[in-house]
Amino acid sequence: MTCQYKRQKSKTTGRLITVQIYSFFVSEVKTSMFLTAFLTFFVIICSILSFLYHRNFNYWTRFKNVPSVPGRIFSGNVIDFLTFKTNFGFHLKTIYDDEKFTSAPVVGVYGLYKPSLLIRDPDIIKSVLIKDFDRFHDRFAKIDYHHDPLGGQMMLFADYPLWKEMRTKLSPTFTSGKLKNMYPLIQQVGENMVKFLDSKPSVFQVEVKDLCARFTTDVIATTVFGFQSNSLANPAEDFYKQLRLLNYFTWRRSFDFIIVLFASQLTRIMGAKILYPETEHFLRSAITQAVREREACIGGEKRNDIIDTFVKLKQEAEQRGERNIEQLMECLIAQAGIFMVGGFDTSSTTMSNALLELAKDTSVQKKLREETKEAFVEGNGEISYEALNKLTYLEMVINETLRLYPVLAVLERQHATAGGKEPYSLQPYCDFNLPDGMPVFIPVFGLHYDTKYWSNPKKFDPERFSPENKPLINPMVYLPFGNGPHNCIGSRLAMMQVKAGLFYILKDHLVRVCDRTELEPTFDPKLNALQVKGGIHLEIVKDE
Ligand code: HEM
Repeated sequence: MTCQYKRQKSKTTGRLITVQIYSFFVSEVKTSMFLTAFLTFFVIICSILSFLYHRNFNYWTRFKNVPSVPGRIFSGNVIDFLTFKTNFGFHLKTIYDDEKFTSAPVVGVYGLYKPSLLIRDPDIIKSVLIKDFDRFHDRFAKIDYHHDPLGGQMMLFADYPLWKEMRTKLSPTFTSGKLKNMYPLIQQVGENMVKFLDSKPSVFQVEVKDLCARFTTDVIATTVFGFQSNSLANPAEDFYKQLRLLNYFTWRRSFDFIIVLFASQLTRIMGAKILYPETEHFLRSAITQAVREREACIGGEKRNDIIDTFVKLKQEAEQRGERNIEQLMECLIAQAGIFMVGGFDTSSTTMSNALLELAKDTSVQKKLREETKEAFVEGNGEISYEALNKLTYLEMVINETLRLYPVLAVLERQHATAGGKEPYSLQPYCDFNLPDGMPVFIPVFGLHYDTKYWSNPKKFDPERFSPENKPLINPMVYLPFGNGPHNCIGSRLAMMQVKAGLFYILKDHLVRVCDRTELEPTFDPKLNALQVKGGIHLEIVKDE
């Protein structure tokens, strides 16, 4: 019995050992398979990274004639921008200012993953923006049209030839004749500003960026959307809320903008969009309704705004028998969108930056207010379009504000080797041929502060733009509205609304710094446009 038990026990133990050896063997095999798979994966990833690094992030080391900033894998040179430590314009200024590059015409940099060229030399800037436009007719930033039809068709992002078609159709809207007709609409908003200021105590503190944003909101409503809003009196207005939303950056929207700016090929896969769905809905319904109402007006009411132009373009297309009117309307709505994005924040930022500098420099403010008062007296309490344009000192103040605070601090284009042409050579400035698709950056912020072109560049000095001094400025080192065929289509409208806004504020009031004023402002790193962080707080004082 004991023997049988012992035999059985030893049999069971034997089986157990066999099972254990087997499991050990299987688990060893599994582990080694896992290890092999892991190692293979690791080697593949390393090879891809090494390939990418050598192809993209090591690109500039192959061109000894082009001084460059070393690139980091995956972030290129833009890690501080990606982590919201700095604004992109400020970041490129730091590279522009670097002592290593002071005599370099161009500097090799890296976008997110793409080798790109930063241009320092004004002659090369002129070639890119104007002389060789046929090689640089697109921007690098773009958005997939199929995924985002509104964003993709906006003039700022659309590629040739759609851009050209829209630019040609809409340029006549911004001639000085058309702006003169539009001016009474802006005057009305100016009168609202006067009423608003008159309703306040004789001394009050205000965040002037918000005040100016309300003014430009009402200007955009009346000139672009064809209706009157009064967000000065009522900041809860829906239109004002819509425009404020444009400047509201969630993580997702910031991410989308990074993709649009640096990796436009990925906009579709990543689902990047320019506008929030809510804004798109608003744009489509507001413009469609405004066009419909204007068309329905007997005799065709004319307001001399941009809706008039849209109606004219639509009717012309219908007369030509064009079938795709809906497509045209979608394209026009996209342009209304870029006028809204481009016209609102840029102008209000410029206005408020000017007020900050005027509050800091009382002698400049005094001189400007004398000019405005004189014009007002001469116009018997009115300021005509012609009189506004004759205010030379006001224009000098705005020009100098735009030098110190260029709202769009970087211009960019993409090189295209159109139709099998020769590679684009940078000779005689530099021995380098631009490959197809290379992005080029023009560091406007850096150029505006370069001591080579501006004496004491940090000083606010409107005299730089006096009628005697202005012709001496090289237009390629002063680029607040860009230059060449892609320049800002709304620059004249922008100047008109900034001039009118400042005029109506300063007519009976002066601005003063107060305990909340940041005298040396810093810029918000989360925004693409150059904007003072934390707002601009000033005191407004009644002084007729
Ligand atoms: C102070 C106000 C403004 C500033 C500083 C400003 C600045 C600029 C700059 C720097 C560009 C790029 C130019 C280039 O790449 O060469 C631009 C483009 C553009 N801006 Fe403005 N802008 C202002 C106001 C406006 C207004 C009021 C509108 C329209 C109502 C507008 C509409 C546009 C459009 C549509 C483009 C794209 C033009 C194209 O690619 O053909 N901007 N702006």
